[in-house]
Amino acid sequence: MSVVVPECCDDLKRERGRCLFNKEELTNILDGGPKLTEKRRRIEKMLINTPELFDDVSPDYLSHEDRYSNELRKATQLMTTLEKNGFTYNDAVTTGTGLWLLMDGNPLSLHISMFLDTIKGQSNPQQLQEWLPLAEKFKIIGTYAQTELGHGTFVRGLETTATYDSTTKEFVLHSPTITATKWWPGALGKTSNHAVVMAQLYLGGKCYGPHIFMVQLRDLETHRTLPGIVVGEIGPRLGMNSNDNGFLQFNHHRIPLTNMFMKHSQVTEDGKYVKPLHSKLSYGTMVQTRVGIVYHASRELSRALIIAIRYSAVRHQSEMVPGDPEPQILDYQTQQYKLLPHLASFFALRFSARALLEVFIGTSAGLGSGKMNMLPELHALSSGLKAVATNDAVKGTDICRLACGGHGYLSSSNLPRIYTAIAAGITYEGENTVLFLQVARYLIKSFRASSQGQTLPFSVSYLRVQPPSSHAPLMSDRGLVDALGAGVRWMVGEAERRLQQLVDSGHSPHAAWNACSVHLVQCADAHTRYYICEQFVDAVSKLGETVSSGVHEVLRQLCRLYILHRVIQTAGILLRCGAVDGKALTSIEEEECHLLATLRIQAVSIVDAIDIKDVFLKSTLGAWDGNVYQRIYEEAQKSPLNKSDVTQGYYQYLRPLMKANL
Ligand SMILES: CCCCCCCCCCCCCCCCCC(=O)SCCNC(=O)CCNC(=O)[C@H](O)C(C)(C)COP(=O)(O)OP(=O)(O)OC[C@H]1O[C@@H](n2cnc3c(N)ncnc32)[C@H](O)[C@@H]1OP(=O)(O)O
Ligand SMILES: Cc1cc2nc3c(=O)[nH]c(=O)nc-3n(C[C@H](O)[C@H](O)[C@H](O)COP(=O)(O)OP(=O)(O)OC[C@H]3O[C@@H](n4cnc5c(N)ncnc54)[C@H](O)[C@@H]3O)c2cc1C
Repeated sequence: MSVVVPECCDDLKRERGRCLFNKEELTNILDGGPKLTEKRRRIEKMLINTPELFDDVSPDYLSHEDRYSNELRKATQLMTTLEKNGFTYNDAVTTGTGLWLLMDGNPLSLHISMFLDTIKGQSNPQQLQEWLPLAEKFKIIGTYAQTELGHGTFVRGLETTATYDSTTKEFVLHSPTITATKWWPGALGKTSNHAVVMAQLYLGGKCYGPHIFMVQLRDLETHRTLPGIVVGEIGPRLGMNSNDNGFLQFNHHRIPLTNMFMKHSQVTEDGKYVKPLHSKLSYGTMVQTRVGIVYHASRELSRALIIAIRYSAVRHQSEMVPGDPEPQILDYQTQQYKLLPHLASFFALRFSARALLEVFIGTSAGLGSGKMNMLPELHALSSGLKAVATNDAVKGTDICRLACGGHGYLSSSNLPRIYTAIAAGITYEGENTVLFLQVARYLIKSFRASSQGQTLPFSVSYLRVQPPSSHAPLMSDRGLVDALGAGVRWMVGEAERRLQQLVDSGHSPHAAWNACSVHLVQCADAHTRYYICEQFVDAVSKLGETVSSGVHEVLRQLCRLYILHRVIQTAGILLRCGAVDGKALTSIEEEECHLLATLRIQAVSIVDAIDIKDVFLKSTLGAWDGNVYQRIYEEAQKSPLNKSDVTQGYYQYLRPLMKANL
């Protein structure tokens, strides 16, 4: 397949003609620099030149088994293509390109993410030396098997046991109940021959909590399930049905002592336990994946936005002024209001994902030298950002679908597949409400620490009991972000007051926590969004000195829109705590509408700058040339029902019904 940039339709030509900024420069910023843009494009070119990676037939038309096989075929082809051309799977993941070819549920995605990350992050040197080369070269293929039928969220409640037998120096893995069955892990059903398994460690009759074990599930030659193991696929799901999410049961299955991951905690041959430096270090793979998901969610949102914004520039509907030609639907203010705040969100998430990655890298480096102090901050930030990013990506993607009217409901728009894939992100890797409650715990703890005069870590330092008063004018970006911060401080203070009041009136702290949890989740959400606003403002102001004025202006407008939108969403809180008044809110609302009209002018160019090629968008509505109707029509011709004029169903059912004497 060659990269031919088709001539675009007149509507899009006109839109692109209005571009006042350097698109390439914006692309570079989004990629993280010109070198990364260049690298991404090299990977893309290589993938585009591998026709086997592209579907001839939509997975919707394949049987469940063929769908899985086809995706497995593409996944393995992708890995070998990358390898042959000197790239790693990680290059395809971090640029998004590889995943977009396989977003119906890539059966190797858990191997290249959580399985490998666990080996890298949880192994001692011997284990690393043994397992990493095998996994990197796909000699063993694995997944991350933690969730069970009975427990996903509550990791401490998992029921699978790993009991040490010091006579044979083995662990005995067992699923004592039906609810102990591992359930959900991606690629567990049929693809993986290994899994990293989270199980309760038992030594001398005492439980030491969840620990991670490397377990071989299938024979490496025959791929048959090993004795003592039952494994299979869990059946169709809302989306990603080309994956083989699976179940797994152990019947007193034995593995060597050396198969417990021993970087952080150890079991000696005589069955003694050596504690880790921090009790949650075994949750490290989850934290790392949450960091990756923030990027992933922003990328999926951007695909939906490109589709919906290009389509909105091509689609004409109704009369704005009686008798005038039908306008582009993007000219309707309501359409701009649906799409452009989400476009701003995409940029905000992209900058925040980058900031989070830096925190992750810094914390990981610290862990290497035994420094655990950044771990709570990383846990709170990664939990909050994972939750906000997936919530917003899911909401934004669905709004993009709705903004495309009926055609957004077509599979060929690709919006349903993007939506169902990212919708799982709200649940997997920590259900979002649960993650917000973890953030809230950190906020309350920090707020209380501050009342006792302790210094707070950077992401929560604005919560200190006596913050310096903001000198920025309210209507400046900084002034509004400070107002949002004041709102969060007020919310957290209020939550703390309510918790204390309940405890003082005789409730247990846990009952009080539950009675305040709706408000606590709101605190966590507001805190994370405040952090995102800060990252966005910081990034734009830092870029200010280095980028051209056109690009800076677009970024400034997007950042402003994000902040204004956030202030309006939080109006109730900001009024209650006196951070803004009604007059200010009225002018903020007016400014937002004005900004929508300004950003509309270059909206197509902005999404062009995200630079996702048609083969990765996979959408009849969002292609570069805007040739929407022809593409929709051509896709419909591929329906198997159109292979014959009269279907079997007619002879089998309709005709007998018509002939029956009813
Ligand atoms: C850039 C490249 C990236 C590439 C990657 C990928 C790219 C994207 C590709 C997309 C594909 C992604 C595929 C993912 C598929 C899904 C896989 C899964 O769902 S797998 C399954 C995913 N499953 C889940 O995510 C399960 C979710 N559940 C959990 O994680 C835990 O049960 C829990 C955190 C909710 C509670 O844990 P529990 O043990 O009950 O703890 P308590 O509540 O009692 O709190 C006690 C203290 O511990 C503290 N603390 C807690 N955690 C941490 C931490 N990590 N650290 C530090 N501290 C932590 C807590 O703050 C508290 O501190 P304090 O206040 O006392 O000071
Ligand atoms: C597509 C997909 C892929 C997955 N892949 C994997 C995988 O590869 N490996 C793996 O191990 N797992 C995987 N999972 C499982 C996933 O991690 C869990 O589903 C997730 O952690 C949520 O747990 P749960 O299903 O037990 O939900 P539950 O915890 O039962 O959630 C149900 C409801 O209860 C609420 N709730 C639960 N606890 C609390 C609380 N403490 N306070 C307030 N409300 C609460 C939640 O907010 C939610 O509304 C996958 C899931 C999906 C959907």
